[in-house]
Amino acid sequence: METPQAGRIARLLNHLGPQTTPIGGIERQLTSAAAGSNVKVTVLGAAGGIGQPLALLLKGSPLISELSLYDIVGTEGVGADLSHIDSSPKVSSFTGAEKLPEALYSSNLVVIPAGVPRKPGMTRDDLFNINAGIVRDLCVAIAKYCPEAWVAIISNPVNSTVPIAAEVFKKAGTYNPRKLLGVTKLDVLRANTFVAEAIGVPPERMSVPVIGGHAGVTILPLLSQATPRVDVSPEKAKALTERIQDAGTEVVKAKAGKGSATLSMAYAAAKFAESCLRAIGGEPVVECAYVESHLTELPFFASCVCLGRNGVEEYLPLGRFNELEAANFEALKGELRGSIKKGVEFVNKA
Ligand SMILES: NC(=O)c1ccc[n+]([C@@H]2O[C@H](COP(=O)([O-])OP(=O)(O)OC[C@H]3O[C@@H](n4cnc5c(N)ncnc54)[C@H](O)[C@@H]3O)[C@@H](O)[C@H]2O)c1
Ligand SMILES: O=C(O)C[C@H](O)C(=O)O
Repeated sequence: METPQAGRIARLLNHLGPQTTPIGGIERQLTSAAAGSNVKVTVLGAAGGIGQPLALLLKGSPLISELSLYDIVGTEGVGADLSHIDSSPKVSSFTGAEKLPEALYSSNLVVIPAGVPRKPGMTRDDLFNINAGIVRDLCVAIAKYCPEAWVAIISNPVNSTVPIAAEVFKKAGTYNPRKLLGVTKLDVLRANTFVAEAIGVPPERMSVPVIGGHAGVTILPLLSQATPRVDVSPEKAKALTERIQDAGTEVVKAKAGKGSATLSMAYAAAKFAESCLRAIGGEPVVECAYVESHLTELPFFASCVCLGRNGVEEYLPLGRFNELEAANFEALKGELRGSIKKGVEFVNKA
């Protein structure tokens, strides 16, 4: 028999993945507690491959009153272009470090796709040397100019950049673990897409939880907990899991030196931002995200969480793993622990 708690979790999980309101097209029909209120969203790295289409999607959101765009180069052109679109968010553009305080001031949500992307042959960790410093410096400014903001980190390696942000905020005395979120939504979209194709259902109906982290084997899709039910052979489940884990590399290879996923990432980030804004408006929303967590022995872990007005309000249980998932869970721990440690040490080095 279904317990009340299990029933509640099942209902919450039904909101995961494509079931959240699509961005674009029908956004004008949205009603939400946050709609029309004073909500400032800031994108750091707004002139980049992800930043531009993300800003475009956010410009269509009725949940935003001010869309603040920041980059170290080229932000004004992006902002001028977007500002001609007949939707409510007011666009402001800021270029260069001296404009960062103004860009951030009184933001409710800061989304960070700033940093370099992979080229073929690289791992996400190969980006650490450049992106760690970028994320650290941006978070120092966030702690100063919008300490209450929710912060959603896209910049890779996410497994390390989120712990970096946490350490910066701890040092500044502004850390709120409930409002610091690593964006792993693209892994969920990929899992939904690939699994739906394999079992022959529309991707819009598919909902696959993805836990762990955001790099290779640390990405752990839970096919056994998907809805609708995924009834495939263990070999097929293994192949699907590996495709989801390697999906970022699939795009990096296809782009052949011209970067990594940008359009699908922008779509994922816009949907994730919308969930954050709905939650800020008082509507509970379930998302998978990489957060500080006590669900496992790892201090940061991606899992399904329920977002509410105060950030992460509930960590949904990981549920029962099948044999493949249990083995993959054990296999991810070493790499994820190492990536977290690397991020923490980077901020605390003398
Ligand atoms: N979390 C995910 O699922 C996911 C998915 C795709 C890409 N990514 C990561 O997102 C990041 C960005 O990817 P992209 O394709 O948009 O790269 P990009 O090079 O096209 O854009 C990055 C932007 O960041 C800007 N930038 C650099 N330093 C900055 C700073 N100090 N302050 C503000 N802006 C700064 C650049 O000027 C550029 O406009 C990469 O690290 C990539 O690996 C993550
Ligand atoms: O693969 C990358 O380097 C970018 C991103 O993390 C992705 O998953 O697409």
